[in-house]
Amino acid sequence: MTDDVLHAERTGDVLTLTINRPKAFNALNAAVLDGLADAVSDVATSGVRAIVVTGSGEKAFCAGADLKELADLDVDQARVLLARGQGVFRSLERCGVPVVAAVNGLALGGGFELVLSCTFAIVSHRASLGLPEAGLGLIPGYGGTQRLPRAVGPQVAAHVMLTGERISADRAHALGLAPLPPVAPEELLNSAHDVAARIVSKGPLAVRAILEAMDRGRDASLETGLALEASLAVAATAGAESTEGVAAFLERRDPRFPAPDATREAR
Ligand SMILES: CCCCCCCCCCCCC/C=C/C(=O)SCCNC(=O)CCNC(=O)[C@H](O)C(C)(C)COP(=O)(O)OP(=O)(O)OC[C@H]1O[C@@H](n2cnc3c(N)ncnc32)[C@H](O)[C@@H]1OP(=O)(O)O
Repeated sequence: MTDDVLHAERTGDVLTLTINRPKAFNALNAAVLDGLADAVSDVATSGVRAIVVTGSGEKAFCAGADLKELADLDVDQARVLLARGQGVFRSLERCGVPVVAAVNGLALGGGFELVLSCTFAIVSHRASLGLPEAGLGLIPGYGGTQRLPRAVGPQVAAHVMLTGERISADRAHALGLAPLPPVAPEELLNSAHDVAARIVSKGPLAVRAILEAMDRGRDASLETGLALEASLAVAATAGAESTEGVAAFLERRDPRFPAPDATREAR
């Protein structure tokens, strides 16, 4: 893990990743992307049940791709970087555990695209989201043109990308980019960890199956999505996790869900 630019801290089942380039407004360079990729590749074996991603300092979550790094790229290098960024964000989206973006400030360009590839965002009052690429003669290249229209609808997405206008924390909540109202900056990480802890208390395979159903069903027909949901739901009912969950309810106690590997072996 490239700890200097992406700080990783494990607290129980929750991994907190902090983009740590405050002098560059936490801009995404290749090393940060590598750190995110490392964190995702470790999820399957590390026992991590939720990830929180945030930015260091009070000004920025992430100000986007590192423009100083971009300025030196030729077309082939740009193609490689684009593929790298899209691949890392897609792997984050499909890592099997919830990824909570704790948006502590500016989330611009690739920074906003990182937020969009997370499961959901918790925003502080300082959060401000934007896609300024068109003003640079670029376009959002880490998924923004695809995820933002799916998140807020094509008209709002087009307005954001074509004007570069930023979305305030309150508007992000109103648009559904953040499920909860903005929180005080000093409460942001606590709020993100509270949400992560609530999810970690649920059945890990059920959480993974819900994320999979949503991801694979996103662009499917309703019929296909319902069939996918049914197959995942049957798998959940056949597993040790649901046996424990239902038994705990009937015995009026908190469930003690088996670790995912144990559950998988029991199935
Ligand atoms: C010829 C180019 C070809 C390029 C081909 C590349 C193709 C491959 C693309 C791959 C990526 C595609 C997907 C993502 C795209 C993007 O994210 S594009 C970038 C989008 N982000 C921005 O446009 C934000 C840029 N920054 C700003 O607008 C401002 O800096 C700010 C964040 C609003 C802060 O303003 P202010 O408070 O006035 O501080 P500044 O003086 O501007 O900045 C302070 C220092 O921080 C550095 N910095 C800020 N943002 C970045 C950044 N994104 N990359 C690198 N560095 C950044 C800034 O340079 C200052 O540094 P110093 O001058 O050294 O102090």
